[in-house]
Amino acid sequence: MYSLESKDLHLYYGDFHALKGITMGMKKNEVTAFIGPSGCGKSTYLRCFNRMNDLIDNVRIDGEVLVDGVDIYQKSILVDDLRTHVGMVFQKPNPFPKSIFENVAYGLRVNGTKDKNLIAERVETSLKQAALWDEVKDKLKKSAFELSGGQQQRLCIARALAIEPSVLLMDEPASALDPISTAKIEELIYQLKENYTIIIVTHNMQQAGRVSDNTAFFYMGELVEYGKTKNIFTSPKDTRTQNYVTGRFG
Ligand SMILES: Nc1ncnc2c1ncn2[C@@H]1O[C@H](COP(=O)(O)OP(=O)(O)OP(=O)(O)O)[C@@H](O)[C@H]1O
Repeated sequence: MYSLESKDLHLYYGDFHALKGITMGMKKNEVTAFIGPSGCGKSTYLRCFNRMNDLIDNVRIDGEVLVDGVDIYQKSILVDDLRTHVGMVFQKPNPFPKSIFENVAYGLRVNGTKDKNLIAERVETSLKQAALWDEVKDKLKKSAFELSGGQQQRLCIARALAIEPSVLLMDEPASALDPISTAKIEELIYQLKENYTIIIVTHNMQQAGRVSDNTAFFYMGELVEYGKTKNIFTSPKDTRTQNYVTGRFG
């Protein structure tokens, strides 16, 4: 069974047909990169998996989106529960105006965890997983805004990990970061895949090549080609994919 799957998924923003019949599945413990020119629908598709598009007016969806085999758009689904299962990291780091500790503890508190030791333990583990612990362990009470951009992004990853999701959606998580922070995030993705299903939207072909097992190329709302990253980059079947991965457009 796939961890994430969509079947003939169409999404409309008002009259605009943004996703055109996307059918694909992603397995646990694999990293999938979404690539394609700006506006092709990568973020829109990503957001379908934790129903972030629900927050946008005039959105209509046809088709099915399944997480661990469950149709997440059926009425009985509680969106808050879904989002504890499917975490998300955004392009720009978006820490809360709280301390470093409280940023990571936030989701646990919202979920009703009261045990202080458990919270402290989970905060430490998540910060370690996000490769940030050594840099912040002596200043957990300081504001998250005192961290650098790269540190803030790793803090947001720690915040997403603290509630122990099984899926991590990453929308260009390193696009605002310097090469050293980017390398840390990529290393992290590599380690996290042991336990997670990960999707990463990226404009950086080298990055897709480095971190992903599979790559999906989107163009104008369609899934053009999907397969092993090595094959997509070295022997794409569709000329549009070939033109894109060789830098001829996009
Ligand atoms: N809230 C919205 N309302 C209306 N149209 C939208 C909305 N969000 C996105 N779109 C449109 O849907 C299409 C797909 O957008 P999306 O952000 O998914 O593309 P993308 O491939 O992630 O682009 P980028 O690489 O630039 O982030 C675009 O044409 C965009 O203008």
